[in-house]
Amino acid sequence: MAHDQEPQHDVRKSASSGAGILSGIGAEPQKWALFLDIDGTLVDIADTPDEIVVPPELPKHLDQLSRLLGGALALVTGRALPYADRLFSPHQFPIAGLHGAERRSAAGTVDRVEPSGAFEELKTTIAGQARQWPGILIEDKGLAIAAHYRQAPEYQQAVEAMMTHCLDLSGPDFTLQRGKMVLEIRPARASKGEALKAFLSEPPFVGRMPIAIGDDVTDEAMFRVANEVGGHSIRIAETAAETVATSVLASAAELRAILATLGAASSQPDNSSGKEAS
Ligand SMILES: O=P(O)(O)OC[C@H]1O[C@H](O[C@H]2O[C@H](CO)[C@@H](O)[C@H](O)[C@H]2O)[C@H](O)[C@@H](O)[C@@H]1O
Repeated sequence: MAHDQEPQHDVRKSASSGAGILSGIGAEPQKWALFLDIDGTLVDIADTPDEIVVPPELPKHLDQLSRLLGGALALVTGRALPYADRLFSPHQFPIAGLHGAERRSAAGTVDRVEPSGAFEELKTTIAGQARQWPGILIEDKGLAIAAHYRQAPEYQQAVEAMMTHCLDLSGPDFTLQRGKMVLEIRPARASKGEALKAFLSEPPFVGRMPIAIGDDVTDEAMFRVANEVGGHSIRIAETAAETVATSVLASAAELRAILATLGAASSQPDNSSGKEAS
């Protein structure tokens, strides 16, 4: 079956709990690689992109977990790399940003698509158009641009028409990415699934089973890849959600609690799993 034909189902009705899968990491940390989305997965959704709150202990817990996994923990996000890095400072993790359009490997090598001058002009057009709709927030992410309508949902259709028109102007190298009350134009050749594949081909991820965790449409691409290679996919879903993910967690808060427990257990001095970590 082709990946894009993998049937979706309502995760709240037919998926198992992701808690059991994650609790298995502690017993065999050398077996797993963890791929984590940020917005709606590690941190709660906020009214605007800059209003998210990173719980103070979260960066430390991610670092502990990364060590337990021998470094096989990556962030896979729609955010730009520098923004995402700031969220978890002082720790830095392997990361794919802009839905896979830029990626920093565990070795620190960064790959990214270079923006064209034409795209810079298009972003100016989008920002100008958006000014006519109070509450529509434009997020310029370099190689991608997002139009958020969370503050003004009444303009959703108008924003969608404008972004669709601008996508036509941007040519075949770009695509429209839907998300939670947001429409983005981003490089077409990127996806979170491709990013996950690239990580899995390199140390320290190579040979490990992926566990991909996300909450949104953009995460479906990495769920498909995780499922295809025999790993696990966990959708964060408080309500019904059509997905290919095989497991579910109810909220970002539930995930954070599990990660905190795993991280704390791995940092205990008498934990043999923790001793394997780098
Ligand atoms: O792939 P992710 O890490 O989940 O990033 C997806 C997008 O997240 C951000 O937008 C979303 O979260 C905002 C803060 O909670 C919220 O206000 C907005 O409505 C959501 O769409 C981010 O701003 C985007 O750039 C990311 O692509």
